[in-house]
Amino acid sequence: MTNPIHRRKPHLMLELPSSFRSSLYLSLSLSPNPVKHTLTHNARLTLESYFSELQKLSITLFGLMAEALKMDKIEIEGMFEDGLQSPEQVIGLTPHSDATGITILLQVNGVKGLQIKKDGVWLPVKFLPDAFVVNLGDIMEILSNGLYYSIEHRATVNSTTERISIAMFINPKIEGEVGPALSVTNSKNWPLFKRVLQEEYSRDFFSRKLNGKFFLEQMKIKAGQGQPN
Ligand SMILES: O=C(O)CCC(=O)C(=O)O
Ligand SMILES: [Fe+2]
Repeated sequence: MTNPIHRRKPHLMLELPSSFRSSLYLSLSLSPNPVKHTLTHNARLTLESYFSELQKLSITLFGLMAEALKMDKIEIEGMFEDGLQSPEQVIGLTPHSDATGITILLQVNGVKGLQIKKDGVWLPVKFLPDAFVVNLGDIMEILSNGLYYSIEHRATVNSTTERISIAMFINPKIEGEVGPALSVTNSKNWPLFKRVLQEEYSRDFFSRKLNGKFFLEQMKIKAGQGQPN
């Protein structure tokens, strides 16, 4: 989703009949992109300024999280700098956590449907008017070495009311690495997750079906394998 189109495998995520769910993937920073040519000039400018504002918002959010986690702000910003961005329209999604740093969601037409799993129970998300919903993704759980949890969520559909949600996925730059931040790990606080290239991480993620937090589990270092960064 946050990767060049040729690396994406959105068909792996389809769990519902296509009449119930449609997706539009856009990548504003990469070419070739078959979708962007279908946008009018004005629509493209509007989307570009929308996502550029969201990129600024995500830097602010990362700064606040770095402060809360006592993490080096430069380390986290450096990881996401130039991270590829893409909006997505989704109707209906199976339970999963996002493979992102954070995901910024806008519920366009106010139709409810997003649910999060808390203590094993699915709860509907109530949206404040004029507010975004920010989901913590798996990369934030890895980066914080488990101090933050990525949220498992799903989106429900119904056959009468269309629901439109636009998601912006904030990911590390493709040539970077995914792993616990050096500033939160040491010989007393060993890394709980493996360190891999972002390219490898996203390739593996997109080669599987969305399935709860299963992919994050694969990133955990098994007993006896852990060592300080
Ligand atoms: O439909 C939504 O609001 C959530 C979409 C979502 O979870 C995703 O695209 O990863
Ligand atoms: Fe998601």
